[in-house]
Amino acid sequence: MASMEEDGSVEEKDNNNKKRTKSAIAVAWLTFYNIAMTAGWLVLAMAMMRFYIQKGTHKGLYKSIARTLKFFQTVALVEVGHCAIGIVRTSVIVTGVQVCSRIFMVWFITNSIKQNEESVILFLVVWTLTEITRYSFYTFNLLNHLPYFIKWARYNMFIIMYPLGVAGELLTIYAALPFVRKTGMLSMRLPNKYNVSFDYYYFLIIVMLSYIPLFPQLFFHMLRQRRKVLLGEIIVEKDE
Ligand SMILES: CCCCCCCCCCCCC[C@@H](O)CC(=O)SCCNC(=O)CCNC(=O)[C@H](O)C(C)(C)COP(=O)(O)OP(=O)(O)OC[C@H]1O[C@@H](n2cnc3c(N)ncnc32)[C@H](O)[C@@H]1OP(=O)(O)O
Repeated sequence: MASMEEDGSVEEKDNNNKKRTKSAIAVAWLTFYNIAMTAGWLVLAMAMMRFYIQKGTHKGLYKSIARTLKFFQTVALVEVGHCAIGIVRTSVIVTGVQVCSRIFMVWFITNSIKQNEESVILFLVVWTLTEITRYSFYTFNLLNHLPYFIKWARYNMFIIMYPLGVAGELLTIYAALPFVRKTGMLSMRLPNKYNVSFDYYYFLIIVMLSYIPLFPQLFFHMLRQRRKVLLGEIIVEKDE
């Protein structure tokens, strides 16, 4: 998009004007969206800290913040739309996998376990720290006032946070397996009037296995972003 505007032929003037107007709206929307999401995850962080300080235990913590978490994590589906309409330069697939796996965790997995598992707290804390950093990075970046420590945190924290988050998620799905098998929840056994069979237990095992090919793609995507943003000068030298 930027390079087309730089080329700026006379014939494309009208189109470029339209693009500028559209991108001003896009920037306004993204700024609003990122501020709202930063605030949302900060609220979650404060609610978690308050709970822990008051009760002195993580038991009951997830239940106390579940609705807020579901709300903000589900709203993140909008980000797939951002990529699809091209207002952010990110892959729809990469964003889709990231967002959908989280939505799956909060809507389907955490209902199938005792939410007092330590692994739930692990992914919860990791997601919260990551999202506060990520959304504040986007916000300050859009406002052209990005403090270096936020940029640094955005492109370094994931090296630790991604594996920790994935560990928390996988351990939580694993913890859900016995309950899912015992109750047969969300499963359909034959015979039934639809003549369809679905075993949620095996579906969860497939989901766990799907982390093996999918997670490295997200992780390496972030490593590439890190090289581009933190070591940007190397990429410029290559292009030249
Ligand atoms: C139905 C069942 C499905 C089950 C599937 C199971 C398989 C799942 C395997 C995957 C496991 C994932 C586990 C995960 O949940 C664990 C964790 O998250 S743990 C915590 C650590 N996590 C992270 O650090 C998250 C890292 N990921 C991300 O940041 C993003 O989600 C990702 C899409 C992966 C990468 O982001 P992006 O490509 O956007 O990179 P950048 O941030 O560098 O941005 C690129 C450019 O886009 C602009 N941008 C993007 N979003 C915005 C926005 N909201 N506002 C403004 N601008 C935005 C950004 O500025 C960059 O622009 P430019 O290049 O111009 O500078």
